[in-house]
Amino acid sequence: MTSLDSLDGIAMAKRRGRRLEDTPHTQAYREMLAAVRGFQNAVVQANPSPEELAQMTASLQEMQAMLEAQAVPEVERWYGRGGGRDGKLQLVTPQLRIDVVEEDRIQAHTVAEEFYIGMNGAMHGGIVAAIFDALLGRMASGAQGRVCRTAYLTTNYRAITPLNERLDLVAKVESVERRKRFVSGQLWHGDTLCAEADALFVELLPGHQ
Ligand SMILES: CCCCCCCC(=O)SCCNC(=O)CCNC(=O)[C@H](O)C(C)(C)COP(=O)(O)OP(=O)(O)OC[C@H]1O[C@@H](n2cnc3c(N)ncnc32)[C@H](O)[C@@H]1OP(=O)(O)O
Repeated sequence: MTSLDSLDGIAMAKRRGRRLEDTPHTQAYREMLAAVRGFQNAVVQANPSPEELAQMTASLQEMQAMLEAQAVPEVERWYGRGGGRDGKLQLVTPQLRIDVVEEDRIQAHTVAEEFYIGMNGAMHGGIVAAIFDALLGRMASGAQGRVCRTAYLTTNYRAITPLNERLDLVAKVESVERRKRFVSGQLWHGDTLCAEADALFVELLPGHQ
């Protein structure tokens, strides 16, 4: 099965949403993902020499082949699992650390590394939106782990979001109508409101992808 094949969305989310058990093997996987994050940060900051580039490209191709030889169907993957206070095992956004979880409010923080740069020291706007999607989606799921998809997400950029600094996030449930959860979020750097978002998440029905 590839990521193009799919199961019932609720079944998939219930299986993939489980926290990844802690074993020496999964710990080694976490360490590899942390190394990939470090690598991504180094990649965007360096202009290597032609010799270094050739050497690194060969090493990367070798590592890619090792990973491809171990590929598994989406439902069995460790990538994307988690959802505990340390957030999911993923590379799409900076790691979100969840500080407070209440029924209708979540508080979290993050530090975005150099990889997430847009320009001139500011975080890429798409990453700001992706952070809101992850956080507000978690808010919509609630403690029961409802399986929801984003119907819309509107982000307003109020001030640049800095890299390499602590950013504080808050998400709230504004209202609930049948399967619809309207949620909002804010991203702060100290006393500066950098961005805010509002979104609609719709709970999936059995049979939905
Ligand atoms: C495996 C599952 C993992 C889940 C978590 C992963 C998070 C994600 O991947 S999200 C990815 C980005 N989002 C997507 O790809 C979603 C694509 N869209 C869809 O799948 C569907 O349109 C979906 C699920 C949002 C809604 O479809 P469906 O369940 O058929 O609901 P539908 O009957 O159309 O609408 C339900 C209600 O929501 C409202 N609604 C739906 N979309 C919107 C919208 N964009 N704006 C406003 N209202 C909307 C409808 O008007 C309706 O309201 P009411 O109850 O008042 O009549």
